[in-house]
Amino acid sequence: MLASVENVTERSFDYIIVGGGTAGLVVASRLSEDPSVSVLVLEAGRANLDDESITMSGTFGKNFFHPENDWAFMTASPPLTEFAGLELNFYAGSPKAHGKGLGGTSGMNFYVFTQPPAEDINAIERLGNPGWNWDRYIHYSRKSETFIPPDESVAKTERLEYDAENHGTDGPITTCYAPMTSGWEGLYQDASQISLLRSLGNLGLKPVKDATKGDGNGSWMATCSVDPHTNRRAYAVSYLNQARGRRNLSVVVRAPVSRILSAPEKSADGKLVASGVEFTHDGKSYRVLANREVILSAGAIKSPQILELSGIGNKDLLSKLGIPTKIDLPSVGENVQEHIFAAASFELKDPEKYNTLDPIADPEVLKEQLKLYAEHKGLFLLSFLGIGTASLDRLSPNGAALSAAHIDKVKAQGALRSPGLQAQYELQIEKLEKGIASMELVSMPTFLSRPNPPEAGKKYITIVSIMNHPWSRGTIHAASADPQSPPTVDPHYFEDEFDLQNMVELVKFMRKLGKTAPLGDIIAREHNPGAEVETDEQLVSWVKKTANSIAHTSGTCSMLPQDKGGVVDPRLKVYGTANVRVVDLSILPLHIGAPTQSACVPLSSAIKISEAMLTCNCGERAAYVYGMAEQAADIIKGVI
Ligand SMILES: Cc1cc2nc3c(=O)[nH]c(=O)nc-3n(C[C@H](O)[C@H](O)[C@H](O)COP(=O)(O)OP(=O)(O)OC[C@H]3O[C@@H](n4cnc5c(N)ncnc54)[C@H](O)[C@@H]3O)c2cc1C
Repeated sequence: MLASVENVTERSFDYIIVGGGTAGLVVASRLSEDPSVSVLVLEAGRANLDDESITMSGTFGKNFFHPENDWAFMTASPPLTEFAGLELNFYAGSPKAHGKGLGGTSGMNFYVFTQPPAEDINAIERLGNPGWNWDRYIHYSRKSETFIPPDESVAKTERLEYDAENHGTDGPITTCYAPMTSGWEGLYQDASQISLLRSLGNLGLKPVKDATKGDGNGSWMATCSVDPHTNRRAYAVSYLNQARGRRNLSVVVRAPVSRILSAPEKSADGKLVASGVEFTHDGKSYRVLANREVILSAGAIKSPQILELSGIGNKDLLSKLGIPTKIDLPSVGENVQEHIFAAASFELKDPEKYNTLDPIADPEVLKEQLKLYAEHKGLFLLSFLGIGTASLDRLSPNGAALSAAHIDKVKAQGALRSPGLQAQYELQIEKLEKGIASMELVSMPTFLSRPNPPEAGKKYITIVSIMNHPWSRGTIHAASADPQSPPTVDPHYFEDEFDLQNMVELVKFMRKLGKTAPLGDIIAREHNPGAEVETDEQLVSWVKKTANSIAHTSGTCSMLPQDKGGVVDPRLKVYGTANVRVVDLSILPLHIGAPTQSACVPLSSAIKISEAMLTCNCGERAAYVYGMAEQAADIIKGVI
């Protein structure tokens, strides 16, 4: 399966997949099920198949900034856009983690595996994409999953409530409830036990039974993509493992693709025909040829860049870069949407009673925990499970008024907007009016916030709050004609003031949660934002200093009608091409809200945890990407 450059160069394959990441490996595995077709995957990074820093559970963030495993894209510095009244400089030059190597970002994510609200998925279809609805999505998402239920006794004690029929039973990605829990998150049968979920319930976010059927609005314990028998990460490489031994699948690593090559003749209906791709290896340039299709799965940051380097994009931008335009498609690299988070940490009163990852900062504890991990025990089995989601008006006394004012403003400015953004905003307004959960809180048994650093010997809980339905839109474009240069990422965080207002109200809710019984009873003090942040003005300033992206970049190759800002059609074909598709998170045209999970435990020190995490972040959309890519594979095969 792993092939050398010499074995593939100048050869032709039916399908060439650019990027062996989350979506790319799903598509490669499904297409190669048919022995009569040949499939080639070209991955920029390494194979990484036995890399413990990827496969071991609980090593969140270990690969942040790793030169081989993380692209660590930087946002534009200084930001390209300035917005009146908003200081955006604080986001300039901040890194965005993205996995490199086989498995892509599924090999560095925090492995929460849950589902978004059904309305968010149905919105994709309503934007002009027939067949991209909840029913189909959940069918494909379940196809990717094998859920391993907890032991009955554990499920009873922890009150882990799930519906087995909401989960897959024989997909490549194994999911489970984390084998070790913090002791303060779940509902627990023993009602006297401290419970985050009960505090969330006391604030109106009532526990929901198994949020994976598209109705997550309240609080619950999330599952994660880990194999509980081995305590190893279950990630896109599990798809590759299923395809091992297939002679029709070749995978070449360390082979970054520079551009798509086009045939001299157009198709009968006048479309550009991709004839293959150009890639490099050890500094030399090579070509491979495509009999049928080129499929871009290089992720939301690199896929638009590769299109632009191939002459597909905004002609003005391409001409400035000296790239001849083959298809003038101005939407490439536009409509960028990001989830933004801010985190509050609370010091625990009785540290010995609870499990957190903080002690791993001590090298002696680390050694001991590594030994325990070898016996399938200890802190590395912890995960981040407690989740709460709600609409702004349920979280904040100001929420209804802020939402109403925002809706009025958006409606009043409608005529000034592009038809594509207008269609997205109409759906976003509907979500606000219907109270669809757009805000999310994730609990983490460790320290992970800014600016006050953790104190040695103490234990913390962190609540991460995330804004899932942003109104701001950014851009990602090639910065030069050189494929080695990283693209320019200008995310426009908080360009729309409502995003900032949302975040500030969320932070107020987090602080309230830290004081609400029963959780509030075990908290000694709020460490961040901290007592010095009191007024609304100080809160805004703290949010601006500490909030960041959770690395769920989407939208750069949006699946939308072409006149509404589309780059790909509902069959995922790039407009104007006969045989180029995009299959990765870049096609998501309107962001989805799903429980997001985060924490980061480099094996070295807990201080690094917070530094790496707060600059690189966390996030989740892998569950969505698996389902989307499964559906894409059936589209490409002609099954649907
Ligand atoms: C830190 C972090 C934590 C996260 N936590 C979670 C979580 O807990 N749960 C969850 O569900 N999701 C999480 N996510 C999000 C989720 O993992 C991603 O959204 C998803 O994996 C993206 O899949 P993709 O296929 O779009 O891209 P990727 O998986 O990033 O795949 C792109 C691949 O293309 C390769 N590539 C790029 N350029 C080229 C080129 N020129 N030539 C060849 N190959 C190229 C890359 O190296 C990579 O392998 C997290 C993300 C991050 C960054």
